[in-house]
Amino acid sequence: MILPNPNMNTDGRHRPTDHPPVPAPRIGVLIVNLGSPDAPEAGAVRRYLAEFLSDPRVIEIPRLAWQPILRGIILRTRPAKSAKLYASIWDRQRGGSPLTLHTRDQAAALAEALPDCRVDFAMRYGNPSITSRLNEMKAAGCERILIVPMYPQYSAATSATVADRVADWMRGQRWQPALRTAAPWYDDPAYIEALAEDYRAGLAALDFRPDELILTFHGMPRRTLELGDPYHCHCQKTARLVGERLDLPVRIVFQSRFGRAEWLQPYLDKTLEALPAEGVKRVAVAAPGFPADCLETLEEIAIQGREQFEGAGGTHFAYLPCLNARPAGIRLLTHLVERDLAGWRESR
Ligand SMILES: C=CC1=C(C)c2cc3[nH]c(cc4nc(cc5[nH]c(cc1n2)c(C)c5CCC(=O)O)C(CCC(=O)O)=C4C)c(C)c3C=C
Ligand SMILES: [Fe+2]
Ligand SMILES: [Fe+2]
Repeated sequence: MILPNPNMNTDGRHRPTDHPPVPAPRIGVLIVNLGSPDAPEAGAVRRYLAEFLSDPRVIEIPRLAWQPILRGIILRTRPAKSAKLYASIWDRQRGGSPLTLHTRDQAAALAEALPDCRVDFAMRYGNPSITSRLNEMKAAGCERILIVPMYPQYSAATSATVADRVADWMRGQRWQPALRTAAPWYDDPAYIEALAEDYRAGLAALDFRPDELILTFHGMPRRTLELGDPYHCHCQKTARLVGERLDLPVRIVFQSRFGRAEWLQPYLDKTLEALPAEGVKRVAVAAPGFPADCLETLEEIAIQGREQFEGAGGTHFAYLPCLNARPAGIRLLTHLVERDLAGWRESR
Protein backbone atom coordinates (compact mmCIF):
# COMPACT_ATOMS: atom_id res chain seq x y z
CA MET A 1 0.00 0.00 0.00
CA ILE A 2 1.25 3.52 -0.82
CA LEU A 3 0.86 5.83 2.20
CA PRO A 4 -0.32 9.42 1.63
CA ASN A 5 2.77 11.54 1.06
CA PRO A 6 2.94 14.70 3.17
CA ASN A 7 5.07 16.22 0.39
CA MET A 8 2.48 15.59 -2.31
CA ASN A 9 1.14 18.80 -3.90
CA THR A 10 -2.52 19.62 -4.34
CA ASP A 11 -2.20 18.70 -8.06
CA GLY A 12 -1.40 15.14 -6.95
CA ARG A 13 2.19 15.15 -8.17
CA HIS A 14 5.04 14.07 -5.91
CA ARG A 15 6.95 17.20 -5.12
CA PRO A 16 7.58 19.15 -1.90
CA THR A 17 5.43 22.23 -1.44
CA ASP A 18 8.46 24.53 -1.70
CA HIS A 19 9.53 22.93 -5.02
CA PRO A 20 9.37 25.08 -8.22
CA PRO A 21 6.26 24.23 -10.28
CA VAL A 22 6.71 21.43 -12.85
CA PRO A 23 4.04 21.37 -15.60
CA ALA A 24 2.67 18.08 -16.96
CA PRO A 25 4.92 16.69 -19.73
CA ARG A 26 3.80 17.46 -23.30
CA ILE A 27 4.98 17.18 -26.90
CA GLY A 28 5.81 20.40 -28.75
CA VAL A 29 5.85 20.84 -32.53
CA LEU A 30 7.60 23.97 -33.81
CA ILE A 31 7.36 24.79 -37.51
CA VAL A 32 10.11 27.20 -38.56
CA ASN A 33 10.27 29.26 -41.72
CA LEU A 34 12.76 31.88 -42.89
CA GLY A 35 11.20 35.10 -41.61
CA SER A 36 10.27 38.56 -42.85
CA PRO A 37 10.89 42.12 -41.70
CA ASP A 38 8.49 43.42 -39.02
CA ALA A 39 7.21 46.10 -41.41
CA PRO A 40 7.60 46.97 -45.12
CA GLU A 41 9.87 49.90 -44.23
CA ALA A 42 13.56 50.47 -44.85
CA GLY A 43 14.56 50.43 -41.15
CA ALA A 44 12.78 47.14 -40.42
CA VAL A 45 14.13 45.58 -43.63
CA ARG A 46 17.66 46.70 -42.69
CA ARG A 47 17.42 44.98 -39.28
CA TYR A 48 16.06 41.82 -40.90
CA LEU A 49 18.66 41.70 -43.67
CA ALA A 50 21.48 42.44 -41.20
CA GLU A 51 20.54 39.34 -39.21
CA PHE A 52 19.82 37.15 -42.26
CA LEU A 53 22.87 38.09 -44.30
CA SER A 54 25.23 37.87 -41.30
CA ASP A 55 24.47 34.15 -40.97
CA PRO A 56 27.62 32.29 -42.11
CA ARG A 57 25.38 29.44 -43.31
CA VAL A 58 23.81 31.86 -45.82
CA ILE A 59 26.85 33.83 -46.94
CA GLU A 60 29.85 31.53 -46.97
CA ILE A 61 32.50 34.23 -47.18
CA PRO A 62 34.92 34.85 -44.26
CA ARG A 63 33.35 37.33 -41.84
CA LEU A 64 36.22 39.80 -42.03
CA ALA A 65 35.82 40.10 -45.80
CA TRP A 66 31.99 40.02 -45.85
CA GLN A 67 30.98 42.40 -43.05
CA PRO A 68 32.49 45.54 -44.68
CA ILE A 69 30.60 44.74 -47.93
CA LEU A 70 27.37 44.02 -46.02
CA ARG A 71 27.56 47.11 -43.76
CA GLY A 72 29.22 49.44 -46.29
CA ILE A 73 27.21 48.64 -49.43
CA ILE A 74 24.31 46.17 -49.14
CA LEU A 75 22.66 47.50 -45.96
CA ARG A 76 22.89 51.04 -47.35
CA THR A 77 21.24 50.30 -50.69
CA ARG A 78 19.08 47.17 -50.53
CA PRO A 79 16.67 47.93 -47.62
CA ALA A 80 14.91 50.82 -49.40
CA LYS A 81 14.51 48.76 -52.60
CA SER A 82 13.37 45.62 -50.76
CA ALA A 83 10.96 47.66 -48.59
CA LYS A 84 9.14 48.80 -51.75
CA LEU A 85 8.85 45.21 -52.93
CA TYR A 86 7.56 44.09 -49.52
CA ALA A 87 5.07 46.98 -49.55
CA SER A 88 3.64 45.67 -52.84
CA ILE A 89 2.67 42.32 -51.27
CA TRP A 90 2.13 43.24 -47.55
CA ASP A 91 -1.20 42.23 -46.02
CA ARG A 92 -2.12 45.50 -44.31
CA GLN A 93 -5.48 44.23 -43.14
CA ARG A 94 -4.02 41.34 -41.15
CA GLY A 95 -0.80 43.23 -40.42
CA GLY A 96 2.01 41.06 -41.69
CA SER A 97 4.00 39.65 -44.57
CA PRO A 98 2.35 36.82 -46.52
CA LEU A 99 5.08 34.45 -45.28
CA THR A 100 4.41 35.23 -41.61
CA LEU A 101 0.64 35.08 -41.97
CA HIS A 102 0.59 31.81 -43.96
CA THR A 103 3.01 30.22 -41.49
CA ARG A 104 0.84 31.37 -38.56
CA ASP A 105 -2.24 29.92 -40.28
CA GLN A 106 -0.42 26.65 -40.93
CA ALA A 107 0.51 26.35 -37.25
CA ALA A 108 -3.07 27.10 -36.15
CA ALA A 109 -4.53 24.49 -38.52
CA LEU A 110 -1.90 21.95 -37.53
CA ALA A 111 -2.74 22.55 -33.85
CA GLU A 112 -6.35 21.59 -34.59
CA ALA A 113 -5.24 18.44 -36.39
CA LEU A 114 -2.93 17.43 -33.49
CA PRO A 115 -4.88 18.28 -30.31
CA ASP A 116 -2.52 16.25 -28.09
CA CYS A 117 0.49 18.40 -29.08
CA ARG A 118 1.40 22.03 -28.53
CA VAL A 119 1.95 23.40 -32.05
CA ASP A 120 3.49 26.80 -32.75
CA PHE A 121 5.61 28.60 -35.36
CA ALA A 122 8.83 30.58 -35.33
CA MET A 123 11.05 32.37 -37.81
CA ARG A 124 14.80 31.82 -38.23
CA TYR A 125 15.33 35.57 -38.74
CA GLY A 126 13.13 38.27 -37.21
CA ASN A 127 10.00 37.47 -35.22
CA PRO A 128 8.72 35.38 -33.55
CA SER A 129 12.19 34.08 -32.77
CA ILE A 130 13.06 30.42 -32.26
CA THR A 131 14.41 31.24 -28.79
CA SER A 132 11.19 32.91 -27.62
CA ARG A 133 9.04 30.03 -28.86
CA LEU A 134 11.27 27.33 -27.35
CA ASN A 135 11.21 29.17 -24.00
CA GLU A 136 7.40 29.18 -24.14
CA MET A 137 7.23 25.51 -25.06
CA LYS A 138 9.54 24.59 -22.23
CA ALA A 139 7.52 26.66 -19.76
CA ALA A 140 4.40 24.84 -20.96
CA GLY A 141 5.99 21.50 -20.10
CA CYS A 142 7.15 20.28 -23.53
CA GLU A 143 9.72 17.63 -22.66
CA ARG A 144 9.85 16.42 -26.26
CA ILE A 145 10.01 18.85 -29.17
CA LEU A 146 9.85 18.24 -32.92
CA ILE A 147 11.38 21.02 -35.01
CA VAL A 148 10.05 21.22 -38.56
CA PRO A 149 12.23 23.41 -40.82
CA MET A 150 9.73 24.40 -43.53
CA TYR A 151 11.99 23.43 -46.42
CA PRO A 152 11.05 20.30 -48.41
CA GLN A 153 14.54 20.26 -49.99
CA TYR A 154 17.45 20.28 -47.51
CA SER A 155 20.14 22.92 -47.74
CA ALA A 156 22.73 24.15 -45.28
CA ALA A 157 21.52 27.75 -45.80
CA THR A 158 18.00 26.87 -44.62
CA SER A 159 17.45 23.55 -42.79
CA ALA A 160 20.87 23.42 -41.11
CA THR A 161 20.77 26.98 -39.83
CA VAL A 162 17.47 26.24 -38.08
CA ALA A 163 19.08 23.28 -36.32
CA ASP A 164 22.08 25.50 -35.41
CA ARG A 165 19.83 28.07 -33.75
CA VAL A 166 17.95 25.38 -31.82
CA ALA A 167 21.31 23.93 -30.70
CA ASP A 168 22.35 27.40 -29.44
CA TRP A 169 19.20 27.46 -27.30
CA MET A 170 19.78 23.90 -26.05
CA ARG A 171 23.27 24.86 -24.87
CA GLY A 172 21.67 27.28 -22.41
CA GLN A 173 19.23 24.77 -20.88
CA ARG A 174 19.85 22.92 -17.65
CA TRP A 175 16.90 20.60 -18.29
CA GLN A 176 16.90 20.00 -22.03
CA PRO A 177 13.88 18.60 -23.84
CA ALA A 178 14.35 15.57 -26.08
CA LEU A 179 14.65 16.89 -29.59
CA ARG A 180 13.90 15.74 -33.11
CA THR A 181 14.30 17.57 -36.42
CA ALA A 182 11.93 16.64 -39.24
CA ALA A 183 13.58 15.05 -42.27
CA PRO A 184 13.32 16.88 -45.60
CA TRP A 185 10.36 15.66 -47.65
CA TYR A 186 11.44 16.35 -51.26
CA ASP A 187 10.43 12.84 -52.41
CA ASP A 188 7.79 11.89 -49.87
CA PRO A 189 4.88 10.39 -51.90
CA ALA A 190 2.35 12.50 -49.95
CA TYR A 191 4.20 15.70 -50.93
CA ILE A 192 4.57 14.71 -54.58
CA GLU A 193 0.91 13.69 -54.82
CA ALA A 194 -0.29 16.86 -53.03
CA LEU A 195 1.65 19.03 -55.49
CA ALA A 196 0.62 17.05 -58.57
CA GLU A 197 -3.04 17.14 -57.56
CA ASP A 198 -2.90 20.85 -56.78
CA TYR A 199 -1.17 21.66 -60.08
CA ARG A 200 -3.64 19.51 -62.07
CA ALA A 201 -6.54 21.45 -60.50
CA GLY A 202 -4.78 24.82 -60.93
CA LEU A 203 -4.00 24.11 -64.60
CA ALA A 204 -7.55 22.88 -65.30
CA ALA A 205 -8.96 26.15 -63.90
CA LEU A 206 -6.94 28.35 -66.29
CA ASP A 207 -8.57 29.89 -69.35
CA PHE A 208 -5.67 28.71 -71.54
CA ARG A 209 -3.59 25.55 -71.92
CA PRO A 210 0.08 26.25 -71.11
CA ASP A 211 2.78 24.90 -73.42
CA GLU A 212 4.82 24.10 -70.30
CA LEU A 213 4.75 24.11 -66.51
CA ILE A 214 7.85 25.81 -65.13
CA LEU A 215 8.88 24.58 -61.66
CA THR A 216 11.04 27.20 -60.01
CA PHE A 217 13.14 26.68 -56.85
CA HIS A 218 15.01 29.25 -54.78
CA GLY A 219 18.58 29.40 -56.04
CA MET A 220 21.85 28.72 -54.21
CA PRO A 221 25.43 29.54 -55.18
CA ARG A 222 26.64 26.83 -57.59
CA ARG A 223 29.64 26.33 -55.31
CA THR A 224 27.38 24.76 -52.64
CA LEU A 225 26.59 21.89 -55.04
CA GLU A 226 30.31 21.20 -55.51
CA LEU A 227 30.78 21.35 -51.71
CA GLY A 228 28.26 18.52 -51.27
CA ASP A 229 25.01 20.29 -50.41
CA PRO A 230 22.20 17.95 -51.54
CA TYR A 231 19.81 20.82 -52.35
CA HIS A 232 20.26 20.68 -56.12
CA CYS A 233 19.62 16.92 -56.24
CA HIS A 234 16.58 17.24 -53.96
CA CYS A 235 15.08 19.89 -56.27
CA GLN A 236 15.76 17.77 -59.36
CA LYS A 237 14.07 14.76 -57.79
CA THR A 238 10.98 16.72 -56.69
CA ALA A 239 10.61 18.19 -60.20
CA ARG A 240 11.06 14.81 -61.89
CA LEU A 241 8.52 13.04 -59.65
CA VAL A 242 5.92 15.82 -60.02
CA GLY A 243 6.52 15.97 -63.79
CA GLU A 244 5.89 12.21 -64.09
CA ARG A 245 2.39 12.76 -62.68
CA LEU A 246 1.37 15.55 -65.08
CA ASP A 247 0.46 15.47 -68.75
CA LEU A 248 2.36 18.53 -69.95
CA PRO A 249 6.09 19.25 -70.30
CA VAL A 250 7.78 20.36 -67.06
CA ARG A 251 10.94 22.48 -66.86
CA ILE A 252 13.07 23.14 -63.75
CA VAL A 253 14.68 26.53 -63.08
CA PHE A 254 16.21 28.44 -60.13
CA GLN A 255 15.39 32.00 -59.02
CA SER A 256 16.44 34.79 -56.61
CA ARG A 257 20.09 35.08 -57.61
CA PHE A 258 22.09 37.27 -55.19
CA GLY A 259 25.53 38.76 -55.90
CA ARG A 260 27.93 38.18 -58.79
CA ALA A 261 28.94 34.53 -58.35
CA GLU A 262 27.37 31.81 -60.47
CA TRP A 263 24.20 30.30 -58.95
CA LEU A 264 22.38 27.10 -59.83
CA GLN A 265 21.16 27.21 -63.42
CA PRO A 266 19.04 27.60 -65.48
CA TYR A 267 17.87 30.95 -64.11
CA LEU A 268 14.15 31.77 -64.01
CA ASP A 269 14.45 35.32 -65.37
CA LYS A 270 16.71 34.36 -68.31
CA THR A 271 14.44 31.42 -69.13
CA LEU A 272 11.27 33.55 -69.15
CA GLU A 273 13.00 36.06 -71.43
CA ALA A 274 14.20 33.36 -73.86
CA LEU A 275 11.14 31.08 -74.13
CA PRO A 276 8.86 33.20 -76.39
CA ALA A 277 11.57 33.29 -79.10
CA GLU A 278 11.66 29.47 -78.91
CA GLY A 279 7.91 29.31 -79.55
CA VAL A 280 6.85 28.79 -75.92
CA LYS A 281 4.39 31.65 -75.41
CA ARG A 282 2.00 30.21 -72.82
CA VAL A 283 3.38 29.15 -69.45
CA ALA A 284 2.28 28.34 -65.94
CA VAL A 285 4.82 28.74 -63.12
CA ALA A 286 4.80 27.04 -59.71
CA ALA A 287 7.28 27.02 -56.81
CA PRO A 288 7.24 23.57 -55.15
CA GLY A 289 10.07 24.39 -52.72
CA PHE A 290 8.02 27.04 -50.90
CA PRO A 291 5.35 25.66 -48.55
CA ALA A 292 4.03 29.23 -48.23
CA ASP A 293 3.78 32.17 -50.58
CA CYS A 294 6.24 34.97 -49.84
CA LEU A 295 8.13 37.84 -51.41
CA GLU A 296 10.02 35.46 -53.70
CA THR A 297 6.84 33.95 -55.17
CA LEU A 298 4.29 36.79 -55.08
CA GLU A 299 6.63 39.55 -56.23
CA GLU A 300 9.59 37.94 -58.00
CA ILE A 301 7.63 35.27 -59.88
CA ALA A 302 4.04 36.47 -60.14
CA ILE A 303 4.82 40.17 -60.80
CA GLN A 304 8.38 40.43 -62.16
CA GLY A 305 8.27 37.04 -63.88
CA ARG A 306 5.11 37.95 -65.75
CA GLU A 307 6.65 41.27 -66.87
CA GLN A 308 9.80 39.50 -68.10
CA PHE A 309 7.83 36.88 -70.03
CA GLU A 310 5.29 39.24 -71.55
CA GLY A 311 8.00 41.81 -72.33
CA ALA A 312 9.78 39.11 -74.39
CA GLY A 313 6.64 38.27 -76.38
CA GLY A 314 4.91 35.67 -74.17
CA THR A 315 1.14 35.82 -74.49
CA HIS A 316 -0.19 33.82 -71.51
CA PHE A 317 1.31 33.64 -68.01
CA ALA A 318 -0.17 32.11 -64.84
CA TYR A 319 1.32 31.69 -61.37
CA LEU A 320 0.01 28.70 -59.37
CA PRO A 321 0.05 29.54 -55.62
CA CYS A 322 1.80 27.50 -52.92
CA LEU A 323 -0.16 25.04 -50.75
CA ASN A 324 -0.18 27.55 -47.86
CA ALA A 325 -2.80 26.67 -45.21
CA ARG A 326 -5.24 25.20 -47.73
CA PRO A 327 -6.63 21.75 -46.79
CA ALA A 328 -4.15 19.87 -49.03
CA GLY A 329 -1.26 21.75 -47.41
CA ILE A 330 -2.47 20.99 -43.90
CA ARG A 331 -3.06 17.30 -44.69
CA LEU A 332 0.52 17.14 -45.95
CA LEU A 333 1.97 18.89 -42.89
CA THR A 334 -0.05 16.66 -40.56
CA HIS A 335 1.29 13.58 -42.36
CA LEU A 336 4.88 14.84 -42.11
CA VAL A 337 4.59 15.65 -38.41
CA GLU A 338 2.94 12.29 -37.65
CA ARG A 339 5.74 10.57 -39.60
CA ASP A 340 8.45 12.21 -37.51
CA LEU A 341 6.62 11.96 -34.16
CA ALA A 342 6.36 8.16 -34.53
CA GLY A 343 6.82 6.47 -31.17
CA TRP A 344 6.51 9.65 -29.12
CA ARG A 345 2.73 10.09 -29.07
CA GLU A 346 2.11 6.35 -28.54
CA SER A 347 4.36 6.32 -25.44
CA ARG A 348 2.28 8.90 -23.58
C1 LIG B 1 22.16 35.84 -50.21
C2 LIG B 1 21.99 34.58 -50.15
C3 LIG B 1 20.73 33.85 -50.06
C4 LIG B 1 20.66 32.48 -50.03
C5 LIG B 1 21.81 31.49 -50.10
C6 LIG B 1 19.29 32.15 -49.92
C7 LIG B 1 18.79 30.85 -49.87
C8 LIG B 1 17.45 30.51 -49.70
N1 LIG B 1 16.40 31.35 -49.35
C9 LIG B 1 15.24 30.62 -49.30
C10 LIG B 1 13.94 31.10 -49.01
C11 LIG B 1 13.58 32.44 -48.95
N2 LIG B 1 14.40 33.53 -49.20
C12 LIG B 1 13.66 34.68 -49.06
C13 LIG B 1 14.12 35.99 -49.20
C14 LIG B 1 15.46 36.35 -49.41
N3 LIG B 1 16.52 35.52 -49.72
C15 LIG B 1 17.70 36.24 -49.80
C16 LIG B 1 19.00 35.73 -50.00
C17 LIG B 1 19.37 34.38 -49.98
N4 LIG B 1 18.55 33.30 -49.89
C18 LIG B 1 17.36 37.61 -49.52
C19 LIG B 1 18.35 38.77 -49.49
C20 LIG B 1 15.98 37.68 -49.27
C21 LIG B 1 15.19 38.92 -48.78
C22 LIG B 1 14.43 39.62 -49.74
C23 LIG B 1 15.24 40.53 -50.58
O1 LIG B 1 15.79 41.52 -50.07
O2 LIG B 1 15.35 40.22 -51.77
C24 LIG B 1 12.31 34.33 -48.70
C25 LIG B 1 11.14 35.27 -48.55
C26 LIG B 1 11.09 36.06 -47.26
C27 LIG B 1 9.81 36.84 -47.13
O3 LIG B 1 9.76 37.65 -46.20
O4 LIG B 1 8.85 36.70 -47.88
C28 LIG B 1 12.27 32.94 -48.62
C29 LIG B 1 11.09 32.08 -48.23
C30 LIG B 1 15.56 29.27 -49.61
C31 LIG B 1 14.56 28.14 -49.65
C32 LIG B 1 16.93 29.21 -49.85
C33 LIG B 1 17.82 28.07 -50.19
C34 LIG B 1 17.46 26.92 -50.57
FE1 LIG C 1 16.41 33.43 -49.92
FE1 LIG D 1 22.35 17.15 -58.40
